[in-house]
Amino acid sequence: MSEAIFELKNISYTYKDKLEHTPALKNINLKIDKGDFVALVGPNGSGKTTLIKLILGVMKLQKGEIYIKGDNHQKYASWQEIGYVSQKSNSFAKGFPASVSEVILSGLTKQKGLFKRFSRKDKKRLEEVLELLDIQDLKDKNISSLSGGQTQRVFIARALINRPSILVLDEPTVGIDNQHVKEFYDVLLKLKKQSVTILLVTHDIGVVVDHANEVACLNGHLHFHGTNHEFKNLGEAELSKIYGFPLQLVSHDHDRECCV
Ligand SMILES: Nc1ncnc2c1ncn2[C@@H]1O[C@H](COP(=O)(O)OP(=O)(O)OP(=O)(O)O)[C@@H](O)[C@H]1O
Repeated sequence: MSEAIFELKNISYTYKDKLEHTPALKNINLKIDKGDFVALVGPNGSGKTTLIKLILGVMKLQKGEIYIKGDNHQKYASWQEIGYVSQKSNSFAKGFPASVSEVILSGLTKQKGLFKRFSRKDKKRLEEVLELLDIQDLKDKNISSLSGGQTQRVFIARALINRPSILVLDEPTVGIDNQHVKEFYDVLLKLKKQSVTILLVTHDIGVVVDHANEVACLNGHLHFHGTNHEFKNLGEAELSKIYGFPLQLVSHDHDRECCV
């Protein structure tokens, strides 16, 4: 039987700022099993980042329940097994006085504690992730001197250094050039083969169809959750309804499709 990694039950969330109450999520039920590669898609403002932040406990739940590997997420204690790349990694890096290697190694502090020295094994793992993300030449540079795409690859390396069994990625390839995007998805597919569970927020429908095995479409509500093949068969009318504006599916290279 499949093991549930994330189980979301009746999640609703409303931002209560001074001016208005914006319901961002309404009654979301979603189950993600071990080894799944789930793409979370939806238009701007559809609640994707809000959902990720609730799952990771960055924001407090208002309504509903979240379970991680069967534990209520308030009691879940193994956060070090979850690698996370946020949408905002790039802006965090600006003006941060640390080298690329130091930033990547800081991904181990959840596991080792703040003041532990890094072992030879840790440094070997550092070399492995530098190579995986093709950033060996950047290792001694100051993080704030890098381009947006390079910085993003450093933060992906940081998320991977722990060998996480769960990866949560919020638009991780924004600003990364096509060649490195392709290499990044090759890395994800390798991890998927090792049964790493992946939850990826993306606007790239081509990636969804090519790489993810499941797709969840959000627009306040969860409008669709199914396999990538079922997603492909949704058709333009259904997709336009989910996105709230007209969409057309266009085929590329015979086996690839994307939305425009
Ligand atoms: N801190 C906040 N205060 C008030 N409203 C917020 C806040 N953060 C997000 N929202 C609102 O909640 C809704 C969902 O936002 P969220 O960032 O989760 O969407 P998203 O799907 O991740 O969008 P995008 O694709 O643009 O990143 C939007 O209407 C947004 O304006």
